[in-house]
Amino acid sequence: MKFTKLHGLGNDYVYVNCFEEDLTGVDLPELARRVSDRHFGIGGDGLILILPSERADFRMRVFNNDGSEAKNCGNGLRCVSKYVYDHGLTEKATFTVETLGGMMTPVVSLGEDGKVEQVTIDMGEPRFERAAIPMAGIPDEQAREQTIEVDGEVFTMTAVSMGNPHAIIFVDEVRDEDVTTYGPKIEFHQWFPERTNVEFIQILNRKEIHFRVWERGSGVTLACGTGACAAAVAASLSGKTDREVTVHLAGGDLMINWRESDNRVFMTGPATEIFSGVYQGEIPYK
Ligand SMILES: N[C@@H](CCC[C@H](N)C(=O)O)C(=O)O
Repeated sequence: MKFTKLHGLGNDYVYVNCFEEDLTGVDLPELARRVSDRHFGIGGDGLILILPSERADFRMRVFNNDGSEAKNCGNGLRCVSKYVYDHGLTEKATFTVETLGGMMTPVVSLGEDGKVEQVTIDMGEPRFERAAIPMAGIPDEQAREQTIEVDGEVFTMTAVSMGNPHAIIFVDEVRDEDVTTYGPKIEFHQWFPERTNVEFIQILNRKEIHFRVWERGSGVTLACGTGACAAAVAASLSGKTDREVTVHLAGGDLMINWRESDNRVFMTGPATEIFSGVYQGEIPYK
């Protein structure tokens, strides 16, 4: 199986071009676990498939490194955009990508070498109702700056869906040990029937947010695009930041703009191709 490894600010996935590779009948969750393994596989935060779509220019499927399928992935979308443009699958600078979390619209910007350097993506509208997260409680109600208790520690949290679920935790100081201690506990908290991504954010000023993430199904990663969008939205809703902010992630910065005119969230950041190869491990079939 041919693959390409790309990363968005260090959030690295194994990408398979399914216009060329036929994965019919493959046990995709198991394949994701195998290729993501950093010792026995290729290594990555998960597996992303680039597929034809009947409704859009492309379709993206995302599997976390535990094999669970996610509905959206911001860094993955930027990398898919780079791949399809640089590898000649499209000549358009703006196109559509179908995800389980909705239709996304990337716009690519080229560097001096004619290859994609930055990608801006219309990530759609954020959702806040508990039913959309999904989260326990009254379906139409929002969980905005509400307290959540984990092992006796009380956090302030806003829940946002960017196609996938995010629990945004407001803290005075982001500490890596809190991410690894409380991240998995909140991921599996009884309020979240489909688990959740967990972001710890510290508001630096009206235009900057310090951010660390515990991703559902992958654990600590260096960046999360949908998480950065959700964090920017939650921070702006709290009144402490503007709608356009820079989010400082472990792997670098993302620019997020929650546009007032139509409620849509735009994410801008880089995408990087690292290498291509042939996976020679066993392909698991269902
Ligand atoms: N890294 C991603 C999100 C990947 C999926 C997530 N772990 C989930 O299960 O929802 C991003 O950049 O958005």
